[in-house]
Amino acid sequence: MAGERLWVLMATGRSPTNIAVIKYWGKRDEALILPVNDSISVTLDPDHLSATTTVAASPSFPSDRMWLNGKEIELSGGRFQSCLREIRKRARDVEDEKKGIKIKKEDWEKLHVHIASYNNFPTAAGLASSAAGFACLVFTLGKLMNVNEDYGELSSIARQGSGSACRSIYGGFVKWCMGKNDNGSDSMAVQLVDESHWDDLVIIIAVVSSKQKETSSTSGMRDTVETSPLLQYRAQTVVPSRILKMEEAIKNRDFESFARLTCADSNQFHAVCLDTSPPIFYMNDTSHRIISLVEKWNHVEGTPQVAYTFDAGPNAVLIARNRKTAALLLQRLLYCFPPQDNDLESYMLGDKLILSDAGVQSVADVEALPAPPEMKTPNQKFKGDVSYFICSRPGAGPKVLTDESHALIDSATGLAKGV
Ligand SMILES: Nc1ncnc2c1ncn2[C@@H]1O[C@H](COP(=O)(O)OP(=O)(O)OP(=O)(O)O)[C@@H](O)[C@H]1O
Ligand SMILES: C[C@@](O)(CCOP(=O)(O)OP(=O)(O)O)CC(=O)O
Repeated sequence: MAGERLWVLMATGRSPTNIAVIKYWGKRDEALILPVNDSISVTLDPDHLSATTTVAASPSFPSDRMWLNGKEIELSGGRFQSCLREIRKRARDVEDEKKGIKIKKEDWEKLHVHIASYNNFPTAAGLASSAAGFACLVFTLGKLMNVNEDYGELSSIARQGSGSACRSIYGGFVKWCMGKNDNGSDSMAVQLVDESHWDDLVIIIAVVSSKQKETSSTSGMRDTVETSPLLQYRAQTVVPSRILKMEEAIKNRDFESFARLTCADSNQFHAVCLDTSPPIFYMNDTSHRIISLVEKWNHVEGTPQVAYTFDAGPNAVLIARNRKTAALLLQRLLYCFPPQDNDLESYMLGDKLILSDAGVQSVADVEALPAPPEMKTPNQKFKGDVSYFICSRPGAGPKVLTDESHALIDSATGLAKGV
């Protein structure tokens, strides 16, 4: 290790979140986080939904510590410990000549780390913060410790933080292969296509509630595995054939098949939640209204324009076939769910340009929107039922942020900035 001077070595990374279009729900091994079926997701543009994590190592740190969104959290949990252990095992020599730092492979076992992470979207609200967070942690620790493993191996480590995190190691469309081995060595993610393959797609998320949910995915799926007879059928019969069809649909950019499979799989996942004892209700009336809005529109168009999918919460993730369709979708959403405050700016996050594509620049424009032609009861408006929208698109995988201004840890103190 370096001489007397106490140095702090840091790395900062950013990882996207992902939304499953064929859902992971149910584990066959709780500790290793091995799933009962394969799943497929789309990675979202990190500019809109991502975790940024700085990891720092220093001989002056007496213990491992972590801050999440500016608050110190416990690192003693098994999931954090698994990720730290697996990355430390693979650490290699590091030399930073400019800073005069030399760390030998075997030194990493003795060095403690400080971790600071920030999510640019709500944490634990069903928007897969754990996916972005654990992928980012593993990716960034890997950079700090000069880990040489390929992305498949990193995904397998991120999986031990949170199952869905293994898919956030890649951009574009990603498949998590459940694997067969008891030790989990073949349960990892592979990239199906990168983010440029199907870049017409526009993703609009309706944040119905950004409050923390009642049943976490982890405990919800545990209850489902223990009590739902439907889960067996889903995992063994339905998902395997859907995975093949979904891979084909993605490869061929076949939106019609993609949308039908995505909606069907979301609905079956929520059916399995209802089949759990006691039943789990992740969607609420607003979620159901959004499904109905999309189903009616798709029906009158004769072919799907938009796919919907809901994770373990009431927020809707709507995938439109292209920008023109996304603009029409947004008009419908704003008609039904006008903003509570007279502030359109904070009602549409992410790619705000979609508002001008929809011809909506002000709250007055929202009020002037005509009722969608397919709507039977046109005066049904639900002001305030959607907290805000995020407009995004398929995005790239994790990356290192080299500009030191992005660091969340102060290199002088070794502590999270601003706490
Ligand atoms: N940036 C992050 N870095 C490390 N861990 C994180 C980060 N963000 C979230 N987590 C971990 O994930 C937990 C939240 O996961 P949880 O599954 O409850 O919610 P979610 O991932 O937002 O929703 P869901 O997975 O159901 O879509 C946090 O309590 C924390 O342990
Ligand atoms: C509904 C889902 O979002 C469930 C995600 O569950 P998590 O990955 O959060 O669960 P753990 O592995 O216990 O951490 C579907 C999906 O992302 O595939």
